[in-house]
Amino acid sequence: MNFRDGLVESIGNTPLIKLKKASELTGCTILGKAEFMNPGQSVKDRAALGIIRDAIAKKQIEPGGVIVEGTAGNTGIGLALVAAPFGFKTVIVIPETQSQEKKDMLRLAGATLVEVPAVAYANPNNYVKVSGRLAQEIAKTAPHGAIWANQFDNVANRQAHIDTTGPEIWDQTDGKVDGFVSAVGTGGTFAGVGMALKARNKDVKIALADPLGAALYSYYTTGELKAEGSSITEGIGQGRITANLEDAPVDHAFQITDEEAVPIVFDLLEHEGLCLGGSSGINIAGAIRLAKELGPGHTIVTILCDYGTRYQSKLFNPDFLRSKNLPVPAWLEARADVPNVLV
Ligand SMILES: Cc1ncc(COP(=O)(O)O)c(C=O)c1O
Repeated sequence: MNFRDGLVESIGNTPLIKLKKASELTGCTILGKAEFMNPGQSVKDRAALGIIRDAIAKKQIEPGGVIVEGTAGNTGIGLALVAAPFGFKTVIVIPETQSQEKKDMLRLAGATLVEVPAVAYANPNNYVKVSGRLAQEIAKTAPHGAIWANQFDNVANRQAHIDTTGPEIWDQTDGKVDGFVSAVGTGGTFAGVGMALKARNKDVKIALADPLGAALYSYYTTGELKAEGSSITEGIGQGRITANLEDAPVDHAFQITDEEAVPIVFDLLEHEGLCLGGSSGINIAGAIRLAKELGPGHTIVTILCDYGTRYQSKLFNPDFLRSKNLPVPAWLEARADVPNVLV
């Protein structure tokens, strides 16, 4: 018999999928790590499991305990799902601007949701800061312990990628990977995979793909944290150097607009049957840019972060796209008329 022993064992070991058009366009082999195939449908299941295992090992929490986190959604979904078999409860603080689909999934997974206005990190009412204070409050009375997952500055997050995602990519490419490209939310994926690959071959090129509204492209090209513009993508776009990002190897940095990334997401659904969220579009656009810099014949890996059905009300909604002055493909207009066509 061939089976995985429950949810925890089902996280990771995702396939690498060749992205046909991106590969043809560049003469490189561009591979997407299919993180949307994790049980919670995103790359964040790995971080959630890593953070929970670390807290258990440090005896910070026991069954019946509470995990508190501020998240754009995917980490919360991962935490809530992983919490179930361990017997933990989850309290999730989320910016109200995040998609309804993610909020619905969080509630379904058993999380208690606290919605807060989307304000900058410097503001004390920012979702990350609210979640830290809430964790302290809950810990005062929780009989079985309460932890703040603190995905941005808890390096158990990036350790999960050093231990799993990076080695998987190395093994799946037989060590022939030439470049890795990723956007940054917490930086766990970017830094963890980058470190794991560099440890195996220092010549592997690590590239950042940064959306507008994030400050890291500016930081890695000029040394100054400076952000301009905005992006409809969710879960990525960082304004500071988180603990997970410290000492991350960075060989190239690309700034990617929604106008560049969103058509890639649509094209993959129309022609390759891959239904992805917006951050995957930023990543693939970055992979194409790196392929053009390295030249034909190279193998470049990026992350397909989460599944597109999480964004039917936004990225795949013609009215939303028009409100953001983004082009709407005719086929999407037709498909969006049919209820539940993407489910
Ligand atoms: C959809 C999506 N893409 C990418 C990321 C970025 O991953 P990381 O936090 O490892 O930088 C996240 C993080 O929440 C996400 O939700």
